[in-house]
Amino acid sequence: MGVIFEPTNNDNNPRLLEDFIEKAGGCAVIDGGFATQLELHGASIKDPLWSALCLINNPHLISKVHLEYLEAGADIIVTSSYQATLPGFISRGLSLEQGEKLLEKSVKLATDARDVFWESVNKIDDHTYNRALVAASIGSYGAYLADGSEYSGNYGENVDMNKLKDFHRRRLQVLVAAGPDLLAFETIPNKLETQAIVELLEEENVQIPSWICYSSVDGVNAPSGESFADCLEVINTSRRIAAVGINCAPPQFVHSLVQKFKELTEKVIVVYPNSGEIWDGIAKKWMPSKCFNDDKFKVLATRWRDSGAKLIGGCCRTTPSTVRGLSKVLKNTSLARN
Ligand SMILES: C[S+](C)CC[C@H](N)C(=O)O
Ligand SMILES: N[C@@H](CCS)C(=O)O
Ligand SMILES: [Zn+2]
Repeated sequence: MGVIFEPTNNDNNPRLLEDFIEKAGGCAVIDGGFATQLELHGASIKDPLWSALCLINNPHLISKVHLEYLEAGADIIVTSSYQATLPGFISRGLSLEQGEKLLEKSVKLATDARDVFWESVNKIDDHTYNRALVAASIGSYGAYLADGSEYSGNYGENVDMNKLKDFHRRRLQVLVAAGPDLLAFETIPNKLETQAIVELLEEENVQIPSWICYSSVDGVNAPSGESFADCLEVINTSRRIAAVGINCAPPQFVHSLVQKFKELTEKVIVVYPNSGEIWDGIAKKWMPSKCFNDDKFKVLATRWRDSGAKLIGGCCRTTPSTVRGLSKVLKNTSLARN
């Protein structure tokens, strides 16, 4: 009997992201703060697992938040796996198998929400939605440490390339096998972790496109103080990385960083900053700072698009209302979709 070939999202299409952006009219919208929205619905995530705690305690809320962002116009939704790690789950008394099931579940909750939403909007004539892509979130090693080090990049002397590869390997394998469309490496703070991810994608022969996003605390460099020129030099060697950019940094940094990244790479530029508040990793709370409301965010976002960013969304402390605004200003809804 012959093998039946069924195309899946995991088939090697190196241009999947570029084609998607083109179909979306030149700029696609990513969702907003995932954990923020969970908290707005009453989830308590002051915990080393942060939003991943909801994979154990509150999966229905995860589905609800995905649907809210889809309804707001997100073209890409990011899974709840940012701080979902196997060592993190094991330290809570779960088995390896249970941890792996939770990682799979993070992808399934998102793909199911996407499919349910898509089926329901397709019953409406003249809707302006795109069938969304699902990006599996892979938070940095610093996110797992839960001590704010995704904003410092300071992992200490004992953390070398092999340790970072070991940390990322099994989660990456499980998430890829669960069938997302993309991988989203988030809040990467330094060059060492960039190199580890690039090598791992190669070693694991990952066929779906990835994006890598950096945080930034000075608006100029990666949090470690290393230059983005150094980090992007590593990224540019990888055909498996389709997009590179910034997430969870203050909005006022983004315009000049998009301009800088445009000079450093030909890859798609992706930006989804936070609201401008600053995370206190020890107290585990957001500290007031120069905070951008949805209207200011919309105005800035058109500048980011005009300077070359093609994937734009929000990160922590932004909400579906932010994404609704982005969707309105960034997408040409007069274009026929799909
Ligand atoms: C993007 S930060 C706000 C995520 C939470 C952090 N890794 C912590 O656990 O403290
Ligand atoms: N995707 C994650 C990023 C945190 S920086 C979230 O939105 O919670
Ligand atoms: Zn964030």
